[in-house]
Amino acid sequence: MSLELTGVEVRYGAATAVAGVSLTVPAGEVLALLGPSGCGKSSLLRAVAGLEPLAGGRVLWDGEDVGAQPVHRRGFGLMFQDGQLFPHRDVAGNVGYGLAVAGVPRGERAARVAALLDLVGLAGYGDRNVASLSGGEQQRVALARALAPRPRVLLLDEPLSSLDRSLREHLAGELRDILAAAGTTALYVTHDHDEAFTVATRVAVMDAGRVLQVDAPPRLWSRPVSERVARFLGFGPFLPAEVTGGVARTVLGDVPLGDVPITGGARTDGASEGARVLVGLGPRAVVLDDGGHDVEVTGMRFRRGSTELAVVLPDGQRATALAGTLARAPGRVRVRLDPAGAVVVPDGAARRRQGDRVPAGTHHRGTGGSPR
Ligand SMILES: Nc1ncnc2c1ncn2[C@@H]1O[C@H](COP(=O)(O)OP(=O)(O)OP(=O)(O)O)[C@@H](O)[C@H]1O
Repeated sequence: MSLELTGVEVRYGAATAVAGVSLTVPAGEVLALLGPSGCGKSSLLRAVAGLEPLAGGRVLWDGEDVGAQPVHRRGFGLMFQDGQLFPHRDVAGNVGYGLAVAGVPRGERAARVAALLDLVGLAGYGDRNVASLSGGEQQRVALARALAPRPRVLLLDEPLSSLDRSLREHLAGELRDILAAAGTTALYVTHDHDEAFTVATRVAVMDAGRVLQVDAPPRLWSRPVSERVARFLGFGPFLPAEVTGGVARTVLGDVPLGDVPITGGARTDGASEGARVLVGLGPRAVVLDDGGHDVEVTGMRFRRGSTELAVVLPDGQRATALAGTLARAPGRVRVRLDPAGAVVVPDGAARRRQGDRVPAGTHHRGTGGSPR
């Protein structure tokens, strides 16, 4: 069983919000739709729910086309940023609402509500007034309510974004555990990488109505398929590099090229011998090293227990170097590249100059569910 989207399009008048998305979410998987504001992720989710009409493509569950079915017939659960709880019902009344509507007998309903409250960490909260709950507790009630009718697929749209950062981080881990314990198949919209990486089995990166890459979090982080995906994940600046002898050679040091998938005879990162590629610097890619390159320091800040120095690289680009703890900023430091913190991506501009063709499938590597 799986949720399958093929060529899904959503339009608002003449504007295209979703431009042909194909994805497969196997039963029990949580797929995050991650992308910047306005990239179309909510529109895609709403189209799957049946809240927006499909301008093209199909939505299938277990091979059955549900595109013509109204929202309530699809058997999909919904959870939004603001849980939209019923203020005049208590916690149990909220969680059991869908079950009552479906005619589930009172005793069975009470048992299911109790089990769900236990699952979301709110055992004993059944007769509490929802207005007396904290924001995080309210979202847990909303989650329990969405899970109560055992939806075939749970669709979550930024369910944690109204909460403050530490609560969001905490609840993201809980949400992952709860969804796994319930065996829920889910589509999870967020613009926050950390949240997507915490909650999801796989992450689909969207931009301008399209999916750019679908992969499991560690793979996405270590092998973004393009500069655009890498930039969105927070890599940068990008150093031009030439591939020689199995390494990408930059002004700051070498990055060994690991194994990557081969498509049409070419490496998907474009790093064939002699090719020009880009090395994207992650937040931990530039480190102090007495044997490294001498660079100018232009600023300093403390962050999460360590010092970050703003430095000017030999090619003039600005980057951040990790420096343990320092009392005050030195004028110059020596730095090197830590390859573990960097990624290699194709240099699109160099390829266009050379008239190369990007090998088919390069942008859509991933296990199953890769879009076209
Ligand atoms: N009801 C609507 N009518 C017209 N345009 C819309 C409507 N809803 C969304 N759009 C437009 O469609 C595009 C995609 O919007 P969507 O809300 O799907 O993006 P998003 O990635 O979820 O963004 P955000 O994270 O800001 O919610 C945007 O350009 C948006 O302005």
